[in-house]
Amino acid sequence: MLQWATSKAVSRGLARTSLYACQRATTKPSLTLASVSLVARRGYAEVFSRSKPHMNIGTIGHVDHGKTTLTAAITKVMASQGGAKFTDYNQIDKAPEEKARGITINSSHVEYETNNRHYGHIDCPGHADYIKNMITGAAQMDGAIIVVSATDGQMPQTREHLLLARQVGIKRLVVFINKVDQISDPEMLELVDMEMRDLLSTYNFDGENTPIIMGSALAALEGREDNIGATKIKELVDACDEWLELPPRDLEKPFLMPVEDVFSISGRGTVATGRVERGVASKGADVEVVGLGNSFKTTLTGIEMFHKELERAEAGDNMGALLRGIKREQVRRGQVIVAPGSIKAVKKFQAQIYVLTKDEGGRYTPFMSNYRPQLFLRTADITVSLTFPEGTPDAAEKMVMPGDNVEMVCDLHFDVAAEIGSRFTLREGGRTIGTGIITKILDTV
Ligand SMILES: Nc1nc2c(ncn2[C@@H]2O[C@H](COP(=O)(O)OP(=O)(O)OP(=O)(O)O)[C@@H](O)[C@H]2O)c(=O)[nH]1
Ligand SMILES: [Mg+2]
Repeated sequence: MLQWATSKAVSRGLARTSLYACQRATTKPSLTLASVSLVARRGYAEVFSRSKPHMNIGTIGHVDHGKTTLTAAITKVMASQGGAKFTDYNQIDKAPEEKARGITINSSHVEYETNNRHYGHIDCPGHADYIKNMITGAAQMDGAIIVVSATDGQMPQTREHLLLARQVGIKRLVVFINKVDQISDPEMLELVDMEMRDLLSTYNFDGENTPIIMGSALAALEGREDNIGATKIKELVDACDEWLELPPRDLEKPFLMPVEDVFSISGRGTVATGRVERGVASKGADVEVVGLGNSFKTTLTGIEMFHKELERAEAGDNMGALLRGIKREQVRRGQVIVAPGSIKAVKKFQAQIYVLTKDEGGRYTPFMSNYRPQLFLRTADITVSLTFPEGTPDAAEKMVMPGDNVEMVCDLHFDVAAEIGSRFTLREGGRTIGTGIITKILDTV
């Protein structure tokens, strides 16, 4: 009986193609697909190795400071050591368009390998693409290289990308001070170094210990002046290996399964189905059901997947969870089943939001404080009221335009399991109008 219910649930779940499922399909896999096609196109497969831990990083920083040149230079220098296929500037800059949750993002992925790691590296052609990419997580970065030109020093987008990096949960960065071929005064370089350390600290990064490498991406790309070119690229890559930390793998995180559907099976009890987002759970484990005004503890008395009963479910599995002594009405789509105490239900939080333009399928007109769209987070779908954070000047008259990147307070009509870094989309009248990431929890249940 349980088997029947679960297989039906799995197929129903697929047919429904929940928004969450769409998100899953367009986030991580988009990187995978891009990587796969890169492998095919560039014949890089020979050096690809699963034996090294993988990390996603990228170049960020102000327009024209040399992000794309640096990306090309890294592939060139790593290619000389057999750890990459050289990808020329033009191949990177004519980035393919990617459809991520209705938002078109231009980004290029390259890959390279050091002695210790395999890196997926993302470079975007424009400022707007960085913003969208970082907020939607279309290609999640676990760490980043911030590029700053020695000729300009820090500029507005240097700061904006640093702030966004912080908001999306990037914990460590490596700095590349570029275009040093244009600077003859060493004091000038020292100044940029000091300013960058200050700025990193301002945004809560470790300004004191963050590695700062000074060099010329162009020199490295053109194969000249090794002392500021290739040598510095090698130093930069070593700094990434040493300073940037590998994120915990999904399996190491506490168990979480968003509830997609619920069934009642006579003689056995209530079964909730969904796809395990992270962690592992074993039959007999204590779990907590969280969200939608009804959080409680129970026991996982059975686990099933594809007609089979299992002892253990893990991240990526589509599972049916049999819950002890629970009535069908107690569990609803939108709740999550988690390792006890690992996530809280929240009613109010602050978030960084990107508002889609009309070309991206978003609104044609601006909105103001107290705007009430639907918020989709995992399988939950809840009405939300958006206001500006306390202390925002002229909040009553302030308008948010399509294309804007804003920080807002989200007040939910029901509580939902969420944490800093949780991503969501905003929809109105059946279309996505914005996408966001939680930066601060204001009110838990
Ligand atoms: N002199 C000098 N020029 C450089 C260096 N690195 C990059 N450039 C030049 O700076 C310009 C901008 O470089 P890009 O790599 O396109 O910069 P970007 O940060 O990717 O620019 P956007 O993607 O438009 O934000 C190009 O003309 C590069 O040739 C360098 O080390 N020295
Ligand atoms: Mg560029």
